[in-house]
Amino acid sequence: MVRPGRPRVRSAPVSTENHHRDAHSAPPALTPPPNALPPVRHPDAPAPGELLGSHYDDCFGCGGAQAHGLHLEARAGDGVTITAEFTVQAAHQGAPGLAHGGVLATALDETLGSLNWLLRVIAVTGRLETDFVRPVPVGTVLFLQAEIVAVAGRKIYSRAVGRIGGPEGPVAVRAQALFIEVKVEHFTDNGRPEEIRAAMADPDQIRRARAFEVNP
Ligand SMILES: CCCCC/C=C\C/C=C\C/C=C\C/C=C\CCCC(=O)SCCNC(=O)CCNC(=O)[C@H](O)C(C)(C)COP(=O)(O)OP(=O)(O)OC[C@H]1O[C@@H](n2cnc3c(N)ncnc32)[C@H](O)[C@@H]1OP(=O)(O)O
Repeated sequence: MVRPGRPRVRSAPVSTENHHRDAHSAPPALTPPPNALPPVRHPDAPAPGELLGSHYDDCFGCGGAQAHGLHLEARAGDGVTITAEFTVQAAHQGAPGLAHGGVLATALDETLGSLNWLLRVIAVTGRLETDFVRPVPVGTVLFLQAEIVAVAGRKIYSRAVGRIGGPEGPVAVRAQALFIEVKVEHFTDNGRPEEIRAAMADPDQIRRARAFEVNP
């Protein structure tokens, strides 16, 4: 019963089930749970040093067909790590002469997403938390390093850092992320039919999608 004139206080425990949809609860969504396991590099993953290539030509992060995209190039590292580079273009500005924060978050997202190739798992970003540490001028080569920290069921915990100029450069951005494993139907059921049809008609795209399904 609620008495008039008294403030209502929410006393029920906050549900953890829908924690990612409840802005008031603050579970450590980006911290692996106790049952999480170290990531396991798939035996058919690209060798350390190998360029991954774009997963989709029209991808804003890595595709060659996007005139103003990032054209990010990712390379497999040792273990379950990736390095990547992209050059900040004039089309990527937020403030005069500086990269837009959302573009930098995209670069982190793309690099982190590429990590899942090393597990041969298709996954999408559930959560991405970004720290912007330094402004990044147009013309900068942003050098990114990412690793998977742990896996718990469908949940993949990873982190990344972006440095100015190269692997020893000053840190400009950092991210922590949670990717969720999905089936190929995530794309085929939800994508706009015309792009899905085109992707299904492209032998390269099918080969990439099959690689995941044949080698789960
Ligand atoms: C011919 C077609 C070809 C198809 C393509 C083939 C190959 C493609 C290859 C690679 C492509 C992929 C990546 C490429 C590289 C980079 C690209 C960047 C990646 C992106 O840019 S990708 C776009 C942005 N991304 C989205 O567009 C996701 C929208 N979203 C959803 O589609 C759903 O939301 C989904 C699927 C995420 C989950 O939905 P769901 O129903 O499957 O699962 P559910 O909700 O039960 O979550 C399961 C467990 O994850 C926890 N969980 C979920 N979300 C959480 C959150 N936000 N925070 C904390 N925890 C979270 C739950 O709490 C639960 O945890 P627990 O199991 O412990 O209860």
